[in-house]
Amino acid sequence: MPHKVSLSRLKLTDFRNYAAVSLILDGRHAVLTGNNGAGKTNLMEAVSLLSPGRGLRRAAYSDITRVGAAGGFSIFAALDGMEGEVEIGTGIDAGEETTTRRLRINGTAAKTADELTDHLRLLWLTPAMDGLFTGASSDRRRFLDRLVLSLDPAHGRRASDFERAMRSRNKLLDEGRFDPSWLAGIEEQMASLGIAMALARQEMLGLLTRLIEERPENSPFPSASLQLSGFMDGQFSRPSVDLEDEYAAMLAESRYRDAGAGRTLDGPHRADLIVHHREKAMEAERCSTGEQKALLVGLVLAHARLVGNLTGHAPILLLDEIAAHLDEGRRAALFDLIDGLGGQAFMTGTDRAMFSALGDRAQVFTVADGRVFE
Ligand SMILES: Nc1ncnc2c1ncn2[C@@H]1O[C@H](COP(=O)(O)OP(=O)(O)OP(=O)(O)O)[C@@H](O)[C@H]1O
Repeated sequence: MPHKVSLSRLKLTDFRNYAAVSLILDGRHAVLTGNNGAGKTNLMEAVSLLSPGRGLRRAAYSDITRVGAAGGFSIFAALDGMEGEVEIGTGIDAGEETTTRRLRINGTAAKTADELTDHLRLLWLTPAMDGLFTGASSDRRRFLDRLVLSLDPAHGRRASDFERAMRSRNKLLDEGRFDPSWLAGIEEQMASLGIAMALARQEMLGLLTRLIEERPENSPFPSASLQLSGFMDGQFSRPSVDLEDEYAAMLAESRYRDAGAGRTLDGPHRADLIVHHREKAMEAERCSTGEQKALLVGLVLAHARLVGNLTGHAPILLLDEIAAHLDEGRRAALFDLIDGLGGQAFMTGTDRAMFSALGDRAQVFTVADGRVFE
């Protein structure tokens, strides 16, 4: 069983609808109940900002600051971590229109947000992800990249460097500057970054697939089969240098076509994650709404198990409205699965009774109008 990392304190100032709120957590799962608009998801969002990136809503930091606040927002959290207690502080200052936030870990300014992954891994599932299988491929790519990032923090840097190189290529082509050596230099960089990205995604799908295939037969959730499509399909068992050469050649050959299209038409930025419902052998997008939700829950829980197995530390899970629309039996089975992962989970719902099957495995909070009480 992986080690547990749990949040022991959470303090928010001028965060969304909270002027000031403080929670003491006892290490069990945390259930947040309350009416619509009470501030349950806002609390989850605050916790999600203890991982690199912009949190579970991908919000602009200026939108997070409480309307009417004089300063910026701040989040303080204490963790019972991998090596004792860790204190994390993050936020922005008054009136800042910024894309970066302050981050202090144990009182010291962090150089990059990636340092957070040394202390905890966070995974989430929110109702906004319900349309994942039927929506835009960019959402599935982002979902997949988050899966990769949670195990390989360098993936984010590779993706942003690739984007930057691709933008320079697009600009040169757009301006009609077909300087072959300049373009070849950029394309070489795109090839090495792009193939590394594709291989990291492929490796993650391989690991997840293996884990899903080993799952116990009595899981109440369907299992997913996962494939990448849209970029160098079926090629990834070849040596990476060959793939890089091939992608660089592909880019060199398609300069005039891409100049006409106004963008680069081949690359890892066009890949898609294709999911099938394994037992029904059906594409996820053609499954019913309930089946799609169950597939997604199964996938996120499998990923959580993988992160725990590979890092030795169970991730903290943020599961927004996870129990809604499930009957009592499936809800109880879901709670057992979550609990069996060995980590701390935050769960929200409007009705406290929905969580009764958790019994004393959870600390239950009521959220109302920007206040939280047990
Ligand atoms: N920057 C902000 N300043 C003040 N209030 C905000 C800010 N951003 C969002 N809110 C408010 O926070 C409230 C709580 O939102 P939240 O999404 O957490 O609700 P919830 O409890 O998850 O509700 P539901 O059950 O409907 O999902 C909303 O009424 C929203 O308008």
